[in-house]
Amino acid sequence: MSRVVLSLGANLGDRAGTLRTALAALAADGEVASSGLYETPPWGPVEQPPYLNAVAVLDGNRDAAGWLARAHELEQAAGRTREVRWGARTLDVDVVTVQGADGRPVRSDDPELTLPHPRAHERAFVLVPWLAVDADAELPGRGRVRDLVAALDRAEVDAVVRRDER
Ligand SMILES: Nc1ncnc2c1ncn2[C@@H]1O[C@H](COP(=O)(O)OP(=O)(O)OP(=O)(O)O)[C@@H](O)[C@H]1O
Ligand SMILES: Nc1nc2c(c(=O)[nH]1)N=C(CO)CN2
Repeated sequence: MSRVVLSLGANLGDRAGTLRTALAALAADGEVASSGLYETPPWGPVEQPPYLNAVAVLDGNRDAAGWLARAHELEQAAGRTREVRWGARTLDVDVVTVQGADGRPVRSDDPELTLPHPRAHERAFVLVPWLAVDADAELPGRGRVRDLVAALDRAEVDAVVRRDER
């Protein structure tokens, strides 16, 4: 048994539909909490459309590699298209952190699966939705998510806006 935090993002096609389909599939996997959808400006060096992002926390019978495989499955099911690193995509699912059955965070330097995710601490589109579902969340090695959010540029945090359920 392990607990995983997944970050989901979409900025091509039916963004909301794609995320809702992925979140519904994850709910069947053992969802603990899911953030709902957030409108977010594109992060990184590539000019591209705005994203919808969400964070899901799950308990399940997978190890870290199993969660990455699940993430890739969901991306494939969404017909993921992506050529450019940090570029536009129909669905991106990142593994933010995994807590093993012993309660300890999984740590890995493997480029195929780096844990905790090496850029999560600087991404408002991950931290803000995560904090919304878990006020006590902690990113191993980086500290409390609420402190990480407080350390971000205010404008970046304010630009991550919960999208109304409709
Ligand atoms: N924690 C992780 N979660 C998801 N993928 C990871 C992780 N660590 C390493 N990877 C590897 O990164 C590869 C590229 O992933 P992807 O194309 O989604 O990167 P990206 O979304 O453009 O960038 P970023 O990783 O900064 O979000 C994947 O094939 C995967 O093996
Ligand atoms: N707002 C936002 N920006 C991004 C995202 C994302 O999910 N949301 N994913 C990226 C892929 O690395 C690059 N930039």
